[in-house]
Amino acid sequence: MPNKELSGAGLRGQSAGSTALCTVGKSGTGLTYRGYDITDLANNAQFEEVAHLLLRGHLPNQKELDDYKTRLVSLRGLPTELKQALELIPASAHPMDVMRTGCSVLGNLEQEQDFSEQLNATERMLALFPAIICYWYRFSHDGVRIDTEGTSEDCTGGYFLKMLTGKAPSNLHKQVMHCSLILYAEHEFNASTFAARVCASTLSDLHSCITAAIGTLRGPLHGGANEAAMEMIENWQTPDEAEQNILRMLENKDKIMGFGHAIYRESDPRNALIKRWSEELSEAVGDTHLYAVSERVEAVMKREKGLFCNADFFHATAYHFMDIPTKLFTPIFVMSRLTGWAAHVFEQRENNRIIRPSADYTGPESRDWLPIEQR
Ligand SMILES: CC(=O)SCCNC(=O)CCNC(=O)[C@H](O)C(C)(C)COP(=O)(O)OP(=O)(O)OC[C@H]1O[C@@H](n2cnc3c(N)ncnc32)[C@H](O)[C@@H]1OP(=O)(O)O
Ligand SMILES: O=C([O-])CC(=O)C(=O)O
Repeated sequence: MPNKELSGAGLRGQSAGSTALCTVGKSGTGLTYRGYDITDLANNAQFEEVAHLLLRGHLPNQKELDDYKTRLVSLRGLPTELKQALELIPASAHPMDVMRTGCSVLGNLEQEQDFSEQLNATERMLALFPAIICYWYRFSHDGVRIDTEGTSEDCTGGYFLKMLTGKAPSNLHKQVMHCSLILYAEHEFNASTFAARVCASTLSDLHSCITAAIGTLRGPLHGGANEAAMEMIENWQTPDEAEQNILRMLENKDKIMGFGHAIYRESDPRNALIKRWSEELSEAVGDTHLYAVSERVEAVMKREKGLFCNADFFHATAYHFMDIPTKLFTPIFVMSRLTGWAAHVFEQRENNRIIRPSADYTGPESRDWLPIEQR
């Protein structure tokens, strides 16, 4: 099925540039990163292999992967001034604002002086983003100053879980994190990536591009939907209760978070991949109702509106079953999507023209100037 054809609102259906990084919905439901199918990547790769693919252009061999992980581990030291800045942010702050500020402060301390530094600057962020959110979270919520270099977990997902809980993550949890981070890594000209590219097109610095992207991902119509989905389903104790509430919400014309997509028409290929892990985690934790509630919501949305789960819906329960606080869901998305954002910034810089569309004017015709005392 072809992509949605909609009128111009939201630039839908219009090409806003070209990319060699990713195809979304090219064959209706497909998703590829540099030609590799998302299902192959999510079922077989580690997240760091995909980061290498997106940022360095090819899947690494074993030695390259080992070296890459060693390099990222070596970059996990938080600058003292950044720790001080994070300690000033209250526990009541939104964690996405913490990510945005953390990225921005880093850009002040370690400025990208020249575009030749873009890969190094990105890999520093890749290593530091889990540290930024966990340092702030543990300090503001538990009063603990964590040592972000004190863990031997050599993968991004395991590293995040270890810093968050202080406990070594299980193999199951590490596998889920690899899959999740791979699914979230890249998605063509989505809103946050487009924001990063617009910023890059002015020849701004990398940290500004990523900060713009973080702010754009934060909203519930984009990355914030995984948190919003969790906040919705956790209210319901049974599938029947979920069904009644969804029907009521649809009648009120409410948006159901975690459903629908701007490009895909039939399904989001990432859903089946994360849903499988959500089910396995549900069994592992002895969940009595949340997975069943989610499945019922999925069925009702299909039946009533023909709408399908996007990448965010079953991420909510998958993260919840791993004891990740709901408000940290979208920052995990940031740790991953950084790779896609940065790869797009590199691509924009390679063949740049400032992004500046036109607008259809709908305001008043020209009016006569009135001196202030006559208004
Ligand atoms: C990782 C990601 O960012 S994935 C997206 C995460 N966001 C969400 O899950 C938020 C909920 N979903 C939505 O708001 C939308 O589906 C978006 C923002 C993802 C896409 O928006 P659009 O491209 O404008 O949606 P689309 O054109 O397909 O909408 C068609 C119709 O379905 C309705 N619809 C779409 N999604 C939903 C939903 N989740 N709940 C209820 N109705 C919906 C729209 O209101 C619209 O109805 P209308 O024609 O009566 O106005
Ligand atoms: O492509 C989009 O519009 C939103 C999305 O699914 C993503 O960014 O992963």
